[in-house]
Amino acid sequence: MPKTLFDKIWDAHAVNVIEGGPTQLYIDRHYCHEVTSPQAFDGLRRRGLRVFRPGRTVCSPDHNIPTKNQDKPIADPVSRNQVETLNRNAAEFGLDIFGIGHERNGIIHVIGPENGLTLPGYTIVCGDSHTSTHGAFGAVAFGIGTSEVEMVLASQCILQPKPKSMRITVDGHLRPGVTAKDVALYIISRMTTSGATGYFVEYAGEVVRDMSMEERMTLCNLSIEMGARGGMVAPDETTFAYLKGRDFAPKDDKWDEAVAYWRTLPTDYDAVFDAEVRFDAADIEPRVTFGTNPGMGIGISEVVPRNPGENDAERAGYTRALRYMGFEEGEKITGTRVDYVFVGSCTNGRFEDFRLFAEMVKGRKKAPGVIVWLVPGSRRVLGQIRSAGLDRIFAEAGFELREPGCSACLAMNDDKVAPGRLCVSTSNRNFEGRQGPGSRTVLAGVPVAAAAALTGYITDPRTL
Ligand SMILES: CC(C)[C@H](C(=O)O)[C@@H](O)C(=O)O
Ligand code: SF4
Repeated sequence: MPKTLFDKIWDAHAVNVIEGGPTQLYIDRHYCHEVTSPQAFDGLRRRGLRVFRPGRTVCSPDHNIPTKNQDKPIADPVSRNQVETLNRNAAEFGLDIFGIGHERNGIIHVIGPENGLTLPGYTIVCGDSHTSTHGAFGAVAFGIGTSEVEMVLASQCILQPKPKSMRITVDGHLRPGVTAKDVALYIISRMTTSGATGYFVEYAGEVVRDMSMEERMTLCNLSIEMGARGGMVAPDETTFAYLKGRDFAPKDDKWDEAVAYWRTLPTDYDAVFDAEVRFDAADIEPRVTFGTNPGMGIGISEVVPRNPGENDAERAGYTRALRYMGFEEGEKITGTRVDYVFVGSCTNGRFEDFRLFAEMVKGRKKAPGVIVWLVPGSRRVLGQIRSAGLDRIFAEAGFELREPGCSACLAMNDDKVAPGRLCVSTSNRNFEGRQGPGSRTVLAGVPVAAAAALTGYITDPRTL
């Protein structure tokens, strides 16, 4: 029977299938950060259990770490406690940890791929919704809750109901100035934030095939924001070229064997999906969000839509979102004053994102009055930025380059947007208060962020 990429991986990892119930799924790689793991380790201690396969878990603190002075003790007591607890748990249970300041430290979804820990055909979980990022490699990767983190640590398996399958195909070629982030934001606004609920999505089509691994990661990262369990892209030559020689990727004969297996993974041509959706690249322009969920987005040349609510509750929700953001129906979004720009996160915090930002700001100056945080997704990305000399371009233009972490993506550290202020952010969530109490977030790709940083307004980057 013809199979999808998802089914091939899922079936190869099914240890037990409970009739009419969940599957017991073997997990190849478990990533662990400081926010969702403490109770899981407490649970193991309470039950007197060890970690079943310690070599399969990798830990990295990312959410709570400061992005300045990482060589000094963390000043905030709550954050310090979270990070130290992860250190202690990793030591007690014999797990690899890339602690703060470690050359491999960074946002867990950035460091997994760059170290070759994320591989095609893998099942990958983490107590974090954006685990979907790793699907870019042709892996079944999804976020889990803390009780499941405990399950994985104890047994290297979890119980999961099998999701339905959806293929989203994007045909054609992207127009100049349009990025993978714009594709993702476009898809979410068309699908809505619940349009893929219950599904595992495979992204396909020319646009996706043409994307670099970094772009595929950006695309898969946002899958969760339309309700999908995860998103994935079939492995191909782009995937193999990215992985070859990465520290933890297979080497020599093992590499050849692995590639031979990975080549068998793509969806069979006559496999059937539960749902098929198609989009055309020609319809996509640089995107921005205007509301308080990632689905409330428009093309940058469009106006804030009229209230589309179909009942009182929906209409009230829409009105509330616009009021929170300070936008009016029918209003143009360009020309809105910007207070902060944040470039970073597991969505757009990789070297290629900073290279693109640097290309756009080179030889120009930051707009006065805008606070701009450039936060690499990992220490390795920071190193790449420095060795490419981008740090000098940033400094000359007046931008501040920070140390790695989740940072203002959700402001669990000190990087908080002040109440009422507007931030153009390359991250993935624009919920009320996400970047600090009362903060207002406009999600966008790197070019829109660069244009805002240079002009101080929401500006179409194609007009710069
Ligand atoms: C803290 C963590 C559980 C959370 C997630 O699951 O996504 C965070 O990473 C986020 O982006 O909101
Ligand atoms: S960068 Fe943001 S979205 Fe990604 S894991 Fe950290 S907090 Fe979550």
